[in-house]
Amino acid sequence: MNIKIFEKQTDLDHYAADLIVETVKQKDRPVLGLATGSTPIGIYKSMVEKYRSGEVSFRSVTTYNLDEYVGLPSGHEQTYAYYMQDNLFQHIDIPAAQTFLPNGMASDLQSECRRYDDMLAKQPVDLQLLGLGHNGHIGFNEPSDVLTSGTHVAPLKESTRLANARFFNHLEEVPKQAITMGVGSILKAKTILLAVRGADKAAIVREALTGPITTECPASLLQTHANVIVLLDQDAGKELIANDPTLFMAHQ
Ligand SMILES: N[C@@H]1[C@@H](O)[C@H](O)[C@@H](COP(=O)(O)O)O[C@@H]1O
Repeated sequence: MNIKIFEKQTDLDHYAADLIVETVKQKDRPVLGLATGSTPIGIYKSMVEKYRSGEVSFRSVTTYNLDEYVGLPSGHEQTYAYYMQDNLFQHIDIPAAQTFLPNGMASDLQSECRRYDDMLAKQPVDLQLLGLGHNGHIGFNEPSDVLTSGTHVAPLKESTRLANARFFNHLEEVPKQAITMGVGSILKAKTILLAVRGADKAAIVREALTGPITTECPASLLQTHANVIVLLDQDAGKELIANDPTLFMAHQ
């Protein structure tokens, strides 16, 4: 696992965007796995800046998002489809037909999950961007006795609904389910880029990266992947730095 800890958030954003742009430039038909939440916003902003400066085109890129809430109507501001338009897709030259998210309004959610897995099997992800939930979830794979490998409908933990309630008017509006790529699907990506910020994630970062590999901390399964790059700000990395000060790499 390649862990980098950044002094400034913007340095983390630029570093992540550089890695993504490098992947886009290297491949003929690059496939990116994308994430939502507050953490990737700066990374998407930096990707947009690189596109505007002429450094990169996203015309040949296909994207698959990790997850989507179940039951939020199309156009709802808290759907991940809306988030992706708002933060990335509408600002770059990626064709709409090459951007995929699970459809949380599908009448048959099980067949929607199968459809998504079939598409992912045909277009394996080159680089998967990931955030980390406070309880160690990735995508919406919540801690549990068992984890599901493929795309599935996942009940959301109350703690996750509470964490995400900040984006809604009331907690009751936060969906109770989501469609998410499974941990198995996530681990199939050739490269995984895990980005985490904030002191409130320092303990779970340490647990996920250096603790036991357990379904009770889904992100700990990333330890089994051969090509994971972890980008942390100083706060999220502080418990790791305490053990190994050489991890700190300031980009001035
Ligand atoms: N499903 C998403 C995750 O993919 C994301 O990683 C997590 C952390 O989000 P944030 O970056 O806002 O802390 O939130 C949500 O639950």
